Amino acid sequence: MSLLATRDLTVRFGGHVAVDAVTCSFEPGTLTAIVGPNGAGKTTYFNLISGQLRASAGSVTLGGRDLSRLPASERTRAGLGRAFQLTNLFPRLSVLENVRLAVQASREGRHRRGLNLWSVWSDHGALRARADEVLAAVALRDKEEELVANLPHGDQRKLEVALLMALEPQVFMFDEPTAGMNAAEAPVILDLIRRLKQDRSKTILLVEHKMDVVRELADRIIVLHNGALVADGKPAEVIALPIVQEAYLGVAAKEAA
Ligand SMILES: Nc1ncnc2c1ncn2[C@@H]1O[C@H](COP(=O)(O)OP(=O)(O)OP(=O)(O)O)[C@@H](O)[C@H]1O
Repeated sequence: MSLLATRDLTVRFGGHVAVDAVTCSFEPGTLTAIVGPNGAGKTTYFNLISGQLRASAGSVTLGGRDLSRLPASERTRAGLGRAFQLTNLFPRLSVLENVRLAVQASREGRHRRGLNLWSVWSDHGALRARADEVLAAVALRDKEEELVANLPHGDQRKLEVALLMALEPQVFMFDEPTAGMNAAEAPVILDLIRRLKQDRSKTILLVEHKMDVVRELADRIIVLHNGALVADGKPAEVIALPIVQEAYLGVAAKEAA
């Protein structure tokens, strides 16, 4: 069964249709790259799936459940994971504290229960262990005591990914995860996505401008253009399309007009 699906998903801003009746489904065990020219609607499509934006029409379903009317927080609880915007986090808390809160939120979401001091106490070690694991995965353990507000940009982006991992979602949504990272930082994140791919139960969506990254990681590529889904297929076939060549490699293409 396909895990995540959008059907005729549409959003209009005034007269402008930013996402235009996109019908597409995403299977577990597959990394789908979403590509297209600037302004094509990629981030807006993500916003509609994650619930940051309410659709004008169409639906979003996860495992057959209709999420279309749910706010972003409920969709996260249902299993849709998107990298946090750090502005929504706790800049005056340390890196470790932020990750520990995310681990805790995800575990409480799964096993809701009343206040039980014994379990709070015995969970403490498990939470710490999981937080350490997540921080190690993004190479941030040596910065765990730093205040988030003081982190350089590349480390903040790593922390976004760490928090996403801590939630253990079924669907991972990455929107240009290495943007603004230096040459040493980007491979840490790409390696982590590579490892996530090995877990065949996870569905991964990646908006990415760097074609070398797309070529290496994607099992499938979909192309958005003027908000509409215009291509969907295996990476080699899709990359060869004139519209992709035009958008990413600067090759003139009549089809892009
Ligand atoms: N909240 C909004 N209000 C009005 N227009 C919007 C809003 N959000 C996005 N748009 C418009 O929708 C279109 C799609 O934008 P979007 O950011 O999704 O494109 P994108 O493919 O992610 O582009 P890029 O690759 O440059 O990030 C653009 O024309 C953008 O200006």
